[in-house]
Order: sequence, then structure tokens, then C-alpha cells
Amino acid sequence: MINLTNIEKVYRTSSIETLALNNINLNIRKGEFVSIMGPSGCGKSTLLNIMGLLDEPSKGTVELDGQRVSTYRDKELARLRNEKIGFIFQSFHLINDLSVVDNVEIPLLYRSTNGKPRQTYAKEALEKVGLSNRIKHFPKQLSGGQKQRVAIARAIVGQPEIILADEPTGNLDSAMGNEIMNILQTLNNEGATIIMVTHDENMAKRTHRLIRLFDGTQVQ
Ligand SMILES: Nc1ncnc2c1ncn2[C@@H]1O[C@H](COP(=O)(O)OP(=O)(O)OP(=O)(O)O)[C@@H](O)[C@H]1O
Repeated sequence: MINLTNIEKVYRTSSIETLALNNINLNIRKGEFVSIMGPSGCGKSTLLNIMGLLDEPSKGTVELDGQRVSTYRDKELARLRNEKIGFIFQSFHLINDLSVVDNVEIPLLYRSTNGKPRQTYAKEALEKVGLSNRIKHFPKQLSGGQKQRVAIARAIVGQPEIILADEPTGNLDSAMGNEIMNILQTLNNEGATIIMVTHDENMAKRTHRLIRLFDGTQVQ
């Protein structure tokens, strides 16, 4: 489903050059639930951003569903990303001025889905994460775990095949973190391919495969 071949990522600033990823080769199969672990600064987010077509590698090829995306223009990448990938972040990235349901509708705005079906899909996604009773609330009226559930609803509203989660339980206590993991596992059982960065061994144990990074290199 996602194939990375000889991926290298170099960040250059005026004073320093950082080799963030060094010769990464990965094949993520459809339906897998994969976790990525490693110390701070080892390249986990960089790897996730490259898989999510948010960033380009300096070298190597990225294939999504057999399509080599290196040659794609920004507009095509944005369309592919919107159709195929849902993102979840540690700090939720909700828009504070929008209600819960309006936040969840955002990916569908980019697809020009009409207002009525847009709201129906958003409500269905919120039902899936157990938040139907909070649709008119605003993010500041929610707990951390509830905010992350809204973010998951937003990630799945467009029914993407792939979910990329960057430390989704990092800002939550263990009970809430477990709840979020339960939701991710249900989505995976329903067919979603999930790649999750985590610092928590217990969360990683609940996935099919663990990829360990150290200094930009895959060590396991
Ligand atoms: N935009 C950038 N410009 C320059 N250097 C960067 C940039 N983004 C990341 N880096 C560097 O690349 C390396 C990998 O960063 P990355 O954010 O991928 O690590 P990480 O494993 O996700 O870290 P953490 O666990 O702390 O979030 C780090 O040394 C970082 O300083």
C-alpha cells in the first residue's frame, strides 16, 4: 500500500545540515497497524510526513497504491492526500472557533461535498467515536480525550484507506489513551491501514509491527 525505497531526507539551514532519514526501506501492507518508535529527533515525524505526502524526500521513491508520487504536482498530491489519508496529531489541531461538527466536516469542504450530506457524514463519524452528544460543543468545552476523538472523526469522515497518527495518545492520561487506542484498533479491524508514531511501548504492543528508528536509520 505504501512503499518507501531508499528514502533519504536532508534538512538544510544556512548553518547546519541534518540527515533526518538515512536509507529507509519500508513496505506497509493494506490493513496493517504499524507503530514507529525511537528517541526524540530520530526522524519519526519526518517519516510520517513523507508517507503522508506532506513532505518530499531528498532521495528515494514513495509509492502509494502502486503510484509513484514523486512526479506529482502539488495539486495532485493534495487531492491524493485528501482522498486516501486521514491525519491525527498529538495536539489535536482542532479549529477553536468552529463547533465539533464543523471541525469534522473540514476534509469534505475540500472535496466540495454539499452541505446536507456533509453534515450527515460528519455526524456518522462522530457517532463512530462516541461523541454524538457533543456535536454543537466547541473544542474548549471538551476534555483532551474528547478532542482527540473529534480529531479522529475528522480523520475518518472522508473514509480514507490510510490513517497516519503522530503520537495520538501523547497528551492524554493512560485511561484516555487506551480509549483512543481502542478506537484506532476498531478502525483497523474495519480495514483501515494505520501508521502511528508513539513513545509508549504499551501502545506499540497493541499494533501488528513495530518499526524502530535511531538517528534516521531503521534499526528494527
Ligand atoms: N524543518 C526542519 N528544518 C531543519 N531541521 C529539521 C526540520 N524538521 C526536522 N528537523 C530535524 O530533523 C531531525 C528529525 O526530526 P523529527 O521531527 O522527524 O524527529 P522526531 O523523531 O519526530 O522527534 P520527536 O520525538 O521529538 O517529535 C531532527 O534533528 C530535527 O531537528
